[in-house]
Amino acid sequence: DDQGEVSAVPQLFDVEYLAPVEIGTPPQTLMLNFDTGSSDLWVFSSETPSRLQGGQKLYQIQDSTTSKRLANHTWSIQYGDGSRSAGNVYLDTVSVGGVTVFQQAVESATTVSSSFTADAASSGLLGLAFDSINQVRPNKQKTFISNALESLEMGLFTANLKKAEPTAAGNYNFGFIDETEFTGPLSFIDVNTTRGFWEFQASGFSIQSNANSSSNTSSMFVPVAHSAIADTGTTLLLLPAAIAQAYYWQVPSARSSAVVGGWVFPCNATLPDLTLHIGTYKAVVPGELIKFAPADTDDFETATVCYGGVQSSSGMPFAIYGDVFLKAQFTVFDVEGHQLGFAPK
Ligand SMILES: Cc1ccc(-c2noc([C@H]3C[C@@H](O)CN3)n2)cc1F
Repeated sequence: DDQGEVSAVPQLFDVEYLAPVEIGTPPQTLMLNFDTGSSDLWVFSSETPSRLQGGQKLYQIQDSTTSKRLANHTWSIQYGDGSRSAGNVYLDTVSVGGVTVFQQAVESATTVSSSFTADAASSGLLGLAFDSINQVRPNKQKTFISNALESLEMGLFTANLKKAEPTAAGNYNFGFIDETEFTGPLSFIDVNTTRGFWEFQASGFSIQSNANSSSNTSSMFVPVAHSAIADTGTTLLLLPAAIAQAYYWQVPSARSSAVVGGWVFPCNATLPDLTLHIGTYKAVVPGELIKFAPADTDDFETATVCYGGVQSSSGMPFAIYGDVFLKAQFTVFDVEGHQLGFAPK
């Protein structure tokens, strides 16, 4: 029975987390963006036109003695931010942290949109949502975790993402729960897989002003029931507009800027903690994680306007609990049990 662990390396301002994946024989190690919000494993490859490459390490298909073309199959995908990619399909050996899948569908990009070309560190994505939303046609293919299940001790994986300073790498574990990675008890909730995502129900929020720890004033619970997905591939925490607004109304001089495209505030502001209520679990997101990035320069020292890690999900079918949320919790993705588990860390 297999189990494995890989480090999750945060990129600048934690915009994404990359992990090493071994593909082919002999193994070619590529850094891929592990994404619990999609279900395709795709890579920059020897088939990616050089004008669309931006320095990424490529999957050299011909150099792998075990690569096999999946004839008459193609793929095409569009992500939540409008970025897109498409191409051909191969089967090859894929290993993550010592967990190996033979004949994993590896989707080779023959076209990618500009934001992928510009992302030099990422050689592609490894989808960890459910098989139903895989984009290979005419026959959709299984994800790495779906194929790996039969060899794992437990049919689950865990995410322990960390804030980058000081260059702390988080980690993904496959097939086991490492009790040393969290402090409080795990709290499990049901997942609705109908849309293929790690979708769950949240009941509302409360805001903790941490102006000084002695005050410790926590506001009352505000019921704002909403659907949400746990998405490691989305950088921010996108919440119903009413919650985002109520939160930033607690931050002096915070405003929603059409120019910048979201909630901004003075970088010297003290941000309150935000608690999201999920079943009986109270998920605290510390204010310092919500002070996300400088908005008017590219470093915190000189910036005066800062961009919030909490933004509105208006226009989306559900809230998106991305990296800003996941950095503050230890999360169990129970593939077989269709559950999510959360614990403080
Ligand atoms: C350049 C680039 C763009 C988007 C994404 C991306 N990956 O996962 C997601 C989210 C949103 C939803 O689509 C599924 N999860 N977005 C990654 C990139 F490297």
